[in-house]
Amino acid sequence: MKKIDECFEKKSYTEKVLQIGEGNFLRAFVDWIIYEMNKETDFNGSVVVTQPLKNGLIDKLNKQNGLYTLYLNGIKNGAVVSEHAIIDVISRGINPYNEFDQYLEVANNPALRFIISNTTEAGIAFDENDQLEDKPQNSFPGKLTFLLYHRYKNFNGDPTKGFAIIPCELIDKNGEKLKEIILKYAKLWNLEDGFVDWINKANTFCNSLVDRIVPGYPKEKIEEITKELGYIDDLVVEGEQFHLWVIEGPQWVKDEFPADKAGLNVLFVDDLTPYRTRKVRILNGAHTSMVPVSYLYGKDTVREAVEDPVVGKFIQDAVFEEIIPTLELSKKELQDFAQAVMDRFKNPFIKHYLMSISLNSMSKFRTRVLPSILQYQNINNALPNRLVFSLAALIAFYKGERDGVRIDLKDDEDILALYQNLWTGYDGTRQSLEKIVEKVLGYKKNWEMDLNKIDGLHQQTTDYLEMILEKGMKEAVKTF
Ligand SMILES: NC(=O)c1ccc[n+]([C@@H]2O[C@H](COP(=O)([O-])OP(=O)(O)OC[C@H]3O[C@@H](n4cnc5c(N)ncnc54)[C@H](O)[C@@H]3O)[C@@H](O)[C@H]2O)c1
Ligand SMILES: O=P(O)(O)OC[C@@H](O)[C@@H](O)[C@H](O)[C@H](O)CO
Repeated sequence: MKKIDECFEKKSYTEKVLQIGEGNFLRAFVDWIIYEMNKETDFNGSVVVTQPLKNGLIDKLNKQNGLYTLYLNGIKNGAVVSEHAIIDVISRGINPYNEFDQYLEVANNPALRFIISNTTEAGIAFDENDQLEDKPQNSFPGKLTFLLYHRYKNFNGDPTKGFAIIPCELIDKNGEKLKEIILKYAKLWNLEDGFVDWINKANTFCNSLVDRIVPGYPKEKIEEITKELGYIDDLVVEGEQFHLWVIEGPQWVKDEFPADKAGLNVLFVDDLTPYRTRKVRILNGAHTSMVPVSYLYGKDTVREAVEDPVVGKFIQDAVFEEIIPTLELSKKELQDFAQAVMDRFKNPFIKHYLMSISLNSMSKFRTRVLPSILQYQNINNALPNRLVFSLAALIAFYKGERDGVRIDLKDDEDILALYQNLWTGYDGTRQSLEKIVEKVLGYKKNWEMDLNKIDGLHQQTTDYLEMILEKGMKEAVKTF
C-alpha cells in the first residue's frame, strides 16, 4: 500500500507560522484552523514546525512530507458526523537538536508573523542552566529567546519584524508567563536593552485558551482506518468536532489571522478569564476528578465512565452540585456549558482513555480541582464530598495497582518517588493511614500549600481512603 505522501501533493503557501510542538493537539487544532483559513480566506499561510524535546515526531512528519489525516468525529450542526481531511499546511519540520542552524534560519524570514506553541503545562518553564551559547537551550522559552534575539539582530531591531506569540498551554495567563520568562533569559544572558525594548514593543504576547478533545492516534482502529483511507499514514490524529479558541489579542492580530472569516469558533476578547475558569474547572476538573474514581471502578474510557449509572451519576453530581456552585458566572450559562461537556464526554466515536488523561494527575488536581474544593468550603463552610472522595481515590490510584494489575503511572519523578515509599510503613491501622494522607496532603511542592491545614480535609480524605481500601472502589462509590 502507498504512503500518504505518495498519494497527495501539498499546495505551496508562504511560511507565516512557526509552531513549537508537533503533538496531537496542535495538529488536530491549530494546523486544522490554518487549513480551514487557507480554504476559506486569503490567508495562504503554511507552518514550519519545531520539536521542543530531543525525542519527538519531526522525523516521522518529514517522512510524510508534513502531511497527515485528521478525523473529526462528533456532533456538527446538530447531526452526528465523522469526517476526515488531509492537512497540508505543514511546510517542514525542524529538529533543533540536530538542525540548529536551520532552526535559527527560520527567524530570518520576514514573512513569518506568528509563533504558536503547545508544550504541555510543563513546557513554559525557566531553566537557569540554559545558556546563550547552548545549541539548543534545554527549555522551550530558552530556545525561543535565542531565536527572537537572532531575529532582533538580523533585522537591526526593526519594530515591524516582531511576532504575535500565541501559546496554547493550559496555564493561566500563558502569554504573559512566556513573556516574563523570555525577559528573565534576556537578563540572565545580559542581552542589550534594545532587545528588551524590541520584545516589549514589537512583539505581542497573547494569552489564549483552547478547547477541543483530542484523544490522538487511534491505535485500536488504525487497521480499519488504513483500509478506509487506502494509504498508510503513521500520524493519523483523531479529535472531536467541537472547537473553541479564545485569544486576548489586539485588532491587528485578528485582522492578520482571519479565523472568524473562515467561520471558525475563534474569539478575540479583552479578557478570557471567565472562559478559562469555566472550561478548566468544569471540563478539565471533571476529567481529572473522574480519572482515579472511574479507573479503579473498572472503567477505561471517559465515555464508559459517564455512561455508567453509578460512577456516571457520581461525576454528574460532582460537576453540578460541587463545581458549578463555586463559579461566579450565570447559573444558566454554566449549566448549559456543563451539559454540553457531558454530551461531549459521551461522544460515541471517541475513545478517550482515562489513563491518557491521568498524566501528571497531581498537578492537574491542584490547578483543576483544588480551587473548587477551596471555594466550596468558603461558601458552605463544609467540604464537597465527591471532590474530596476523588482526592482520596487519587491517593489510592497512585498506589499503582488495579485488581492485581500494575497501573502505568506517569508523573514527575519527585511525585513518583513520594508515592514509591508512601505505603512502606502501612500496617492496616487507621493511624498509619492517617500518616500516609498527611504526607500526601503536606506535599507542598505540588499543592503550593499544606492541605492538612484545610479544616476537616485530612480527616475526610482518610475516611474515604479507608472506605476505598476496605470496600473496594465499586462499593465505595455507591455510598454517594
Ligand atoms: N489532547 C487534548 O485533548 C488537549 C486539548 C486541549 C489542550 N491540550 C493541551 O495540549 C497539551 C499537549 O497535548 P497533546 O495531546 O498534544 O500531547 P502530545 O503528547 O501529543 O504532545 C505533547 C507536546 O508537548 C511537548 N512537551 C512535553 N513536555 C515538554 C516539556 N517539558 N518541555 C517542552 N515541550 C514538552 C512534546 O514535545 C510534544 O510536542 C496538553 O498538556 C494539554 O495542556 C490537549
Ligand atoms: O491534555 P491534558 O493532559 O492537559 O488534560 C487532559 C484533558 O482534560 C484535556 O486534554 C481535555 O480533553 C481538553 O482540555 C479539552 O479541551
